[in-house]
Amino acid sequence: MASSWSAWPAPAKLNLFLHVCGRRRDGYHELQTAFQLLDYGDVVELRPRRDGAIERWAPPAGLAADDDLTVRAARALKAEAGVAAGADIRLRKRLPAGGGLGGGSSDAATVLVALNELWGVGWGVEALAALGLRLGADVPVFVRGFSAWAEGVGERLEPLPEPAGGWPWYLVVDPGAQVSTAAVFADPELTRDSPPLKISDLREEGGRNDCEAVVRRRWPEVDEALAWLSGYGAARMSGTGGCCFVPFAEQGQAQQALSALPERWSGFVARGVTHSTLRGAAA
Ligand SMILES: C[C@@](CO)(OP(=O)(O)O)[C@H](O)COP(=O)(O)OP(=O)(O)OC[C@H]1O[C@@H](n2ccc(N)nc2=O)[C@H](O)[C@@H]1O
Ligand SMILES: Nc1ncnc2c1ncn2[C@@H]1O[C@H](COP(=O)(O)OP(=O)(O)O)[C@@H](O)[C@H]1O
Repeated sequence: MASSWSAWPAPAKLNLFLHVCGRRRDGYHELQTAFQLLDYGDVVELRPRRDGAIERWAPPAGLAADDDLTVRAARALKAEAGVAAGADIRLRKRLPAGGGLGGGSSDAATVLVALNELWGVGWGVEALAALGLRLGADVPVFVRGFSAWAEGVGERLEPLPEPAGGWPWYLVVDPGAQVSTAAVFADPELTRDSPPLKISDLREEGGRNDCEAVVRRRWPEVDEALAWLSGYGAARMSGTGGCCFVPFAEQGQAQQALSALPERWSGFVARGVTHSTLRGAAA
């Protein structure tokens, strides 16, 4: 068995819009959204182990192993596929945790796809996506690895066609707000009855993020970031926040806006992609 490290990309996503269409009996909300994958994200380094242990190297501060989605993904695949081997996991974190960019979910998906190969499990993408859904609603889109329209809790996916002029460049801003997804979905003022639309309608309508009003009210720094970004175009929040973004046709325009970003926030420029950078890395 190979015992050297290999590096695997874990790209970010943006929710180009997010409609909350209802609530299921289990309390989860039915959504309609468009997941735009980006060419920017975390990197997960993995090294198979013979002794069966799942070990982290230099883990993110404050994230216990039992809560870490990379560890949970590795343990889940090991248990479900009956694998004897283990793995060392080293995460190079670039995406803000809990920022609405799906970093933790993408890390988990990358671990599933990579260990499926490194351990020689041989599962297909369907089985990996189903296992991923048990770890989080956003894991399947990263396992499948294409920008997508999504319904349900985000597990029913259909490819998002590339626009005629190519994918935009995005300026993504992290205003530093620690927004709890559970708190947003529990807020009594959340719009949770958006009429379900056909994907063809959504293409024309553009869509909005139903979580934005709640988050802007409770996290003023998100409100400020959206107001600042609106000076450049149609700014939106991603997921349940707090990261926000605005699209640009040209990379240079996005970089210029980034250079004007108020110092109290951080940000990056990335391009939308049709297929996840993980696809090229996996065999
Ligand atoms: C809404 C999205 C859009 O991408 O937001 P972000 O997390 O990316 O911001 C995701 O689907 C989030 O999915 P996921 O990452 O699995 O959510 P979790 O943090 O596990 O959810 C925390 C809690 O939020 C509520 N929740 C979450 C998702 C959903 N569709 N309906 C809900 O009601 C549930 O109470 C759940 O226990
Ligand atoms: N490897 C990980 N990286 C980031 N967050 C993680 C990881 N493992 C577990 N988490 C937990 O998952 C939560 C959601 O993380 P993330 O997917 O980055 O954000 P979001 O769901 O807002 O897009 C974090 O608040 C964190 O507590």
